[in-house]
Amino acid sequence: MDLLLHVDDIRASHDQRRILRGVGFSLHRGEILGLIGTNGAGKTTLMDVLTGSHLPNGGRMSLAGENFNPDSLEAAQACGVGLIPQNFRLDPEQTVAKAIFRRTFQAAKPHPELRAQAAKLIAEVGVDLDPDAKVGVLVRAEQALVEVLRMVAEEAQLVIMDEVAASLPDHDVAVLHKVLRMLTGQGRAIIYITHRLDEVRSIAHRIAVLREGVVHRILDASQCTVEELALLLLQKEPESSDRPNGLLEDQEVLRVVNLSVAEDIRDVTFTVAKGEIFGLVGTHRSGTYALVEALAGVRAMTCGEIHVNGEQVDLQSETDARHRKIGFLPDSDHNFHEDPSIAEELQQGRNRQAGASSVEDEVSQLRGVIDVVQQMRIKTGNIQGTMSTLSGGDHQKVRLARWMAAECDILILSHPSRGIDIGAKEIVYRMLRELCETGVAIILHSSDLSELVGWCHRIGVMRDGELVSIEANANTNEDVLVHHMLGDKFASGNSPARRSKGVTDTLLPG
Ligand SMILES: Nc1ncnc2c1ncn2[C@@H]1O[C@H](COP(=O)(O)OP(=O)(O)OP(=O)(O)O)[C@@H](O)[C@H]1O
Repeated sequence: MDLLLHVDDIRASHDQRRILRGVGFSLHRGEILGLIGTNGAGKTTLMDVLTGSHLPNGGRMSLAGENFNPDSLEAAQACGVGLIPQNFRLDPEQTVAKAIFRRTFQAAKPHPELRAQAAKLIAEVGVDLDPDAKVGVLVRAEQALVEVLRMVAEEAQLVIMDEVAASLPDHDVAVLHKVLRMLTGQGRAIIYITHRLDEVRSIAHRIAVLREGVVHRILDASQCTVEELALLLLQKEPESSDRPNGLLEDQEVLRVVNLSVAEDIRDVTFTVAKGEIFGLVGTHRSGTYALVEALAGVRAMTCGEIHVNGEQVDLQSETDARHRKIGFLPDSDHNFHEDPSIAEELQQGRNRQAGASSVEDEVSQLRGVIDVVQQMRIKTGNIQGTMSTLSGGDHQKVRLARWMAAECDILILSHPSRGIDIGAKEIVYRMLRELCETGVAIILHSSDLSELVGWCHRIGVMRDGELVSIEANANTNEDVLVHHMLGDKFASGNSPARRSKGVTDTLLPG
């Protein structure tokens, strides 16, 4: 194969902490290299070096046989290296056409011309996107496709994808993979970062394991197992935990009766018991997120009733929900401009409940912060450092830990394990179980079916705005959930989810 990128002995630091200690690997045209590593291992830092956003302390890189030392994203882009970051930086007001061609030399062209070019590109790649749609109304999977099309528009030879599939349901991942295979068929190369070990096996040709600042191993994806990858990452066998079955108590904490929210959900009725983990799943626009937002006071309900601990409540705002001891971890934070310290963020949940009134309180709260940082293996040299100094996964752990400490009766978590590594997932699950044992009711909104089946006592499935089934853990599995999510489409055998199983199981790249 034709060598595209060669990386040798790359070293890089953040705040004098050595993160990369001599990374080396190479990549060929038409190849997908999976990159895995625990949270804070340095994957994003390495990609920042490759895209000119972080200058290395040493080492050499060559691209297509030439020395490659980008010092900005633009410089990397000019050499044909493009990045799709963990959090897409999309302007919600832009149209799909504009978003695809942004920052390319074509961006200044009149809109009708851009629109026509975008429509052509969308048809060539074979995805379902409206060039006139505003990016803000697209679901995450569609936004991911916009970003991939941007790479084609930029004529990137090397595409770096940093956890783009995190929290995407399996059928969307299959569509994304199909597009990526098309790109590599055109001779482009891809570096693909993910924490999903089954996914990396199905999409990559080779898998590089980043550990302790170096590429510890590079494996042939078709020759390794998920267990082998997990062992390389964790340096121990993953813990096996029992699926939850019976509840310790059957005392009802939440009762939702005939709840409707605008056009998004209709007549939803269910209860959640003390100490229960209640899962919620559905395809895009099935109404799951509207439901959790209504329960968290973020969205107004249009009719129906919500009862908390036997009392009917009127949740007009998040403050009302907090007052009723309902906590909510949303999909993403909206306060982009704030960058609190790690300690402040972790203390926030506690302060709202208890208030730190004395020096002793403050000391014990700081001790609590250190305990959480150690327990969740958050990699930081300084708990007074800002949240932006954390890796993506460690950032998510802090957001989650803050709510776990917030002394809620009902905790609503949307995609809590997004971006966190498999070792941290085990820890999170253990912590959720401990919370349940203290009587907290948890609503877990997720698109990860194996996580739902592994963690939840019962799982509510939504389709087209309705709650179509509530499955007890003992009676369900991933196929049953997909069946309820898709309804008739599943029965026809034409469902993307069914196809995705075929795609991911059989189309290992050769
Ligand atoms: N801006 C920054 N300032 C200081 N330290 C940073 C900064 N960005 C990252 N770090 C540190 O560098 C280390 C590596 O972070 P990086 O984001 O590269 O990890 P990662 O492997 O991508 O992790 P994840 O899987 O969680 O996304 C982390 O310990 C992080 O705290």
